Amino acid sequence: MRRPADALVLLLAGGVGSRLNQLVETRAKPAVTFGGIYRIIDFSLSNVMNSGLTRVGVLTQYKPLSLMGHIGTGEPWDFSGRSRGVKILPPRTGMKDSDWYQGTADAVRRNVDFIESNPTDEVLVLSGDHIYNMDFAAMIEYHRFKKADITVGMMVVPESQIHQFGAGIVNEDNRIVDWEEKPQVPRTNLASMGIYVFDRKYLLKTLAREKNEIDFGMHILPWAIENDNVFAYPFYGYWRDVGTIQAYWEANMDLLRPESGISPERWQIFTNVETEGRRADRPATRFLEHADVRNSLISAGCIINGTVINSVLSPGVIIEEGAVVRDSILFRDCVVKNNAQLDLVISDKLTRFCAGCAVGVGEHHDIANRLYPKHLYTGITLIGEFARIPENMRIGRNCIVSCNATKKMFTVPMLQDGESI
Ligand SMILES: Nc1ncnc2c1ncn2[C@@H]1O[C@H](COP(=O)(O)OP(=O)(O)O[C@H]2O[C@H](CO)[C@@H](O)[C@H](O)[C@H]2O)[C@@H](O)[C@H]1O
Repeated sequence: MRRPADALVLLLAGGVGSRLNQLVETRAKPAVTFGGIYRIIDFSLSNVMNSGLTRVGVLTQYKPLSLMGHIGTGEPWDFSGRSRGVKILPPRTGMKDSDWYQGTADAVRRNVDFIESNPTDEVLVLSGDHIYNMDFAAMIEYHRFKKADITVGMMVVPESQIHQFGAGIVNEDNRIVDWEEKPQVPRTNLASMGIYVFDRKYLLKTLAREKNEIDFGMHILPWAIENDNVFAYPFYGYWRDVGTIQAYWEANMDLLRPESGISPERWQIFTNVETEGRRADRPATRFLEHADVRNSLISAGCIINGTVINSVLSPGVIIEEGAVVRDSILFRDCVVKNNAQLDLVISDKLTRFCAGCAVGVGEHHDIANRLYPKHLYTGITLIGEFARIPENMRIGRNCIVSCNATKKMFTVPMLQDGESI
């Protein structure tokens, strides 16, 4: 019997992910911190490792530096070795700067030589920006059992969310008989997870066919469903595409709710601990006399002397006396000074909340401008890396705070889609 470990994995990690705003200003979405100590891509990489698959190509494009530093040789996921490995595949552009990958299938097409040099029976295509725990070995077995050309990981989502996904209608045998990418009018609540097992020969043949079929969901799948054997692989566990600020915040908060189904403790998620600018390990976290911490995740190297409620803190965060942090996510080395108050805040690394400031409170924005005219209303205030919130400053809900080139702080309200200031 063929082992699932024969399958080659292509991990798509190059999308711009612009809906994460400030969090992807300097890094690709899969490299964004998650759950205090992880990066988003750790979940896909750990699933690959836990499924016994050993050969992975990570397709990069947008701002790959931080991602490349994080993945390194792949050692944390056990990918270094004679017959195993993770390869970062940099973008293969043409002669012109504008010749970037056009979409997911186009990105894979431009790396056909990588597929050809890894002669496996199947190719597993994954996204680097999902939080989930899945056994790909079982999915590959299912794919073989069905003698499928393509098998798509699919799960039931609320009907109100189906417009964000590829939607499939299946028959009693789980064969996909109809498909619509991001339908405006829902006809099914069965959504594609963007996880595909391809018969390798079928994939190569398909990619050779039409150069303007650039996206799996938009072009490759509809054609294949009409002409070939495409099956749905039903998934029933926790899975989240964390492509928006709201989804990202919710998935982090799910870590604080055992009933949510997300469980890094049970899932065995591996990471490359702290790849940015540190040589020594962080010390244990210190809780001082006035610390009051409830239902929160506190990483190593923090010093807490204030109140932290329902929040996720990355390594090295300092919370001083009288400060209150609630429903928030703070990346590494943020400092929250005395009596500062943070409510529903996501803060990138190395920010400083000076004494007495209040962020994410009230209804009003302190300063508004038109730099980001189209963002979803979330109620969450997003703080870009290195920002410094001055003493006693109040910043309302649903703002973006960023630094410009001269490190001056400015804030911009995020708005309902379509709204403008
Ligand atoms: N040029 C490129 N090079 C490398 N990586 C790239 C890339 N373009 C995109 N990616 C990566 O590929 C993944 C999928 O990206 P897309 O944004 O194109 O798909 P989307 O999430 O909208 O829908 C898809 O995923 C959802 C599930 O999230 C499905 O429901 C839907 O059918 C499917 O089209 C992301 O991880 C992204 O970073």
